[in-house]
Amino acid sequence: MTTATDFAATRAFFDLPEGVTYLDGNSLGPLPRAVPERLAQAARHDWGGKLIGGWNDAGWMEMPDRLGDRIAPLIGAPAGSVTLGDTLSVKVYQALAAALALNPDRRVILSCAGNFPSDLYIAQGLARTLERGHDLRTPPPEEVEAHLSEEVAVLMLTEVDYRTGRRHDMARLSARAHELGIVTVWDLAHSAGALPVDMAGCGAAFAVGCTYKYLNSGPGGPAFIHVRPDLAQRIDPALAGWLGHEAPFAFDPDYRPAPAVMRMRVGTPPVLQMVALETALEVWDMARIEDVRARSVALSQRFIDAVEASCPALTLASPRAPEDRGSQVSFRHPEGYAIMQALIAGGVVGDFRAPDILRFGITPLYLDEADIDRAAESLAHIVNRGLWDAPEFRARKPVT
Ligand SMILES: Cc1ncc(COP(=O)(O)O)c(C=O)c1O
Ligand SMILES: Nc1c(O)cccc1C(=O)C[C@H](N)C(=O)O
Repeated sequence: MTTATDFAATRAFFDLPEGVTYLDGNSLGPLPRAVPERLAQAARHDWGGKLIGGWNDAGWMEMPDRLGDRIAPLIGAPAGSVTLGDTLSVKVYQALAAALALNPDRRVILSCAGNFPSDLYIAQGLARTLERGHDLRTPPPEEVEAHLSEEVAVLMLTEVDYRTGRRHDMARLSARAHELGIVTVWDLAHSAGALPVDMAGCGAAFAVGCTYKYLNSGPGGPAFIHVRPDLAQRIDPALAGWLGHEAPFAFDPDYRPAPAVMRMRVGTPPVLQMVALETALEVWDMARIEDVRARSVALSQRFIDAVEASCPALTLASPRAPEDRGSQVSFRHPEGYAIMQALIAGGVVGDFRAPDILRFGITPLYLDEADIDRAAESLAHIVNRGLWDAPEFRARKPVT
């Protein structure tokens, strides 16, 4: 581990297409250079050569917990408290189901209106299937604290809002929730690898997150789940799969949970995706999350200043104070979709979230001042000259 991060070295770790300025790492991180070769090696040598023996001889079975231990320091969690697998939506389900079971006499799930749809749908679905009268409350983000009460069973929030980049005060909300006997679940999809997180310090019961954004595992990379160590043995998993069993290869017809967080494993780990993730996590051998955060704040400020100075038609949608933001900057414009398509056509890649949000992920591992300046200049050029107003930029694509 270096003491100060060499951002030229971290940038060289990634293989970004020539001529592209990539500000969408908050949705899908770019390809680490070593991944194709490592995937080819894992496929040819381990899968092709060892066949079924790979489970024993290539360490496939231990991957979820081994990689959990690599992610744990990035979220301030102790070793042995994080495992991986499945999608984030599934991990949200597991965490919320377990959290509700820890508070069986209360009926309110408190989240917020800005939470990601999957998290809210999972809560709605669980409330329906449990049939115990759970009520999901989704106040505006600023009003969450006022809704904490002894009625609330679980506080389930995404630390950083996927649209605006607004950041909840995780330490404060967790502390207040715990005083009231509320179990806490944090979705760190837009935090892990983007900013320091202190799971141990805030004492939250559960955290979940994805690895394909700021942890660069590639499309469909596995999600992670953290359970506070003193709670883990009390969890009776809602998705009790064979690989969360104490002795999977005993093929016992009755479920007995594996120790600690390993019980949150469900089924077969996605080995090749985990090879990509393991390779991508090597960037953290040369990067400190505190340095990444400091540079993200500086680059974000540079971007906000440049866009506000040159592009008055855009309105900042993200909080102005750096401590209230994650690692993305969002602006509003009623024609945001077409503007973003025009920007992408010119080689600056961000994304759009309905109804009017242009999102820009600020990812210092592979972005520098020149990228930020180019993005701001290109945006001003397109908006100020109305270059977005063309049929090819207005036409909607299926995934945006
Ligand atoms: C905050 C948040 N939660 C949940 C999800 C759902 O993740 P997945 O599609 O991997 O299940 C996403 C992204 O898609 C997200 O941004
Ligand atoms: N997971 C995604 C996908 O499979 C396709 C397109 C986008 C995504 C995303 O991750 C969306 C993302 N969570 C967001 O913040 O909007």
